[in-house]
Amino acid sequence: MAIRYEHIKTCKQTGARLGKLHTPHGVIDTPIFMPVGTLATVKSMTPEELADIGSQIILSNTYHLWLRPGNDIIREAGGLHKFMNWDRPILTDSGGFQVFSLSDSREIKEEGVHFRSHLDGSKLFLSPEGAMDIQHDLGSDIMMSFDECPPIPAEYDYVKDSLERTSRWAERGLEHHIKKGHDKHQALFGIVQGGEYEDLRTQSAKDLVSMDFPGYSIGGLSVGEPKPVMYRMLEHTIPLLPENKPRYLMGIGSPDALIEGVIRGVDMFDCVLPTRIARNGTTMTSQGRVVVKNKKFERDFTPLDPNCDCYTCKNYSKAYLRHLIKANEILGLRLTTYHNLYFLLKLMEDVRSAILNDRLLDFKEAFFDSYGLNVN
Ligand SMILES: Nc1nc2cc3nc(NCCc4ccc(C(=O)O)cc4)[nH]c3cc2c(=O)[nH]1
Ligand SMILES: [Zn+2]
Repeated sequence: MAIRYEHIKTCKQTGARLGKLHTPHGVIDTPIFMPVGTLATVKSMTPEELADIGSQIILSNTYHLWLRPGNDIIREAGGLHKFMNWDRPILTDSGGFQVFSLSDSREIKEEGVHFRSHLDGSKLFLSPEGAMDIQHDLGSDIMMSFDECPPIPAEYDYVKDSLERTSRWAERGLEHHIKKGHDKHQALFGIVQGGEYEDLRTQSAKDLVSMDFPGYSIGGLSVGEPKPVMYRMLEHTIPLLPENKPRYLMGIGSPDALIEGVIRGVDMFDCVLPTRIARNGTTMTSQGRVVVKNKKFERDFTPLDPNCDCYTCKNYSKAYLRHLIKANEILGLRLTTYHNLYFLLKLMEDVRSAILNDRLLDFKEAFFDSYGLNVN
C-alpha cells in the first residue's frame, strides 16, 4: 500500500477525526490544509519557507504541468519532488477540473475529453489512462482519478450521466494504475460526484467504494453553490465512505468552510484562495479579512495581525505592506502569501489540538466570533 491512514481519535463534541496519513515522502497530520502549487511552485514561496510555516504536503496540477513544461521533462528530472526541490508529500489533481474550468470548446466522449489548450489553442485529448500516466511521470504520492466536475446547478439527468461516466473512468484509471504496478508507490483516490442530488451522491460513492480506492475525494463542490448546499452534500456523502481511509474535500480554503468541513469528517483540503487573494493584498487575520491595500492603513504602523507570530507580522507594518502591494513590489505579495498560508496552517494546527481535547465546537465559536463570522 502506498499510503496508510492511521486514526488517532474522534472528537466527542463533533465526530471530527484526528489522524496521520503515512506516505512514501513522510507523515501528514490530519485534518490538513494543502497549499496549491499549480505550476510546480506555491507562487512566490521557497520550499524552505513552506516547510518553516509547517506545510506538510502541497498540491500540483496534471493539466498545467502536462502542457508546461511537459511531464516528459519532469520525468527526466526525476519527478516533481526533485524538479521543485520539495521532499515532502505531493498530491496532484488529475486535470478533470482544469479541463472543464480552463479550456473551452471541449468535447466529452466515452474514451476521454477533446479540448483546446488554454495556452495556444492547440487540440488536445485527455483520457483516464493518460491522466494516470502523466501523474506517474510527475511521481506524486497521491493521484486523482480523471473525472468530470459538473457545475451546480445542473440538470439531474446530466449529473447522473456524468457521474456514471466518471465511475467508468475511475475504474479504467484504477485498472491501468494497478496493471502498470504504479499502486506500489502512488495512491490513487476516487472522486465522488453527484452534484447537489443526494441519491446521485449515494450512487457515486457506492460505485467508488466498491472499487476499493486507498482514499476518497469529494468532488463537484465549491463550484459556486451556497455553503449550506455544500455542507448538506458532505453530511450525506461522508458517512458512505470507509472510516479507515482519508476523505479529501477539493477546493476549500476559507476558515469557516475548513472548520465546518472538519466537523463533518473531512481530513484533507486544498484551495488557491489564500495564495491568490494574498497577491492582490487581501489577508486572513484573527480579526477577519484585512485588505491591506486599503487607504485607511496608509499610516498604520501596527502588525498585520496582532495575534500572529509569523515572520511578516513580527517584522512589518500594515503601512509598509500596503506600500509594497500598491507599488507592485514582489516582496509585498511574498509577505502576504507567507502570512495567509501561515494563518491557515496554524488554524488547522489549532483545530487538530481542539479535536485532541474534545473541544472543537468551543474552538469554532471562539474563532467565528473573533473572525466576525457569527454576525448574521
Ligand atoms: N478533479 C477534480 N478537481 C476538483 C477541483 C476543485 N476545485 C474546486 N473549487 C475551487 C474553487 C476556487 C477556484 C478559484 C479560487 C480563487 O481563484 O480564489 C477559489 C476557489 N472544486 C473542485 C472540484 C474538483 C472535482 O470535482 N474534481
Ligand atoms: Zn502573520
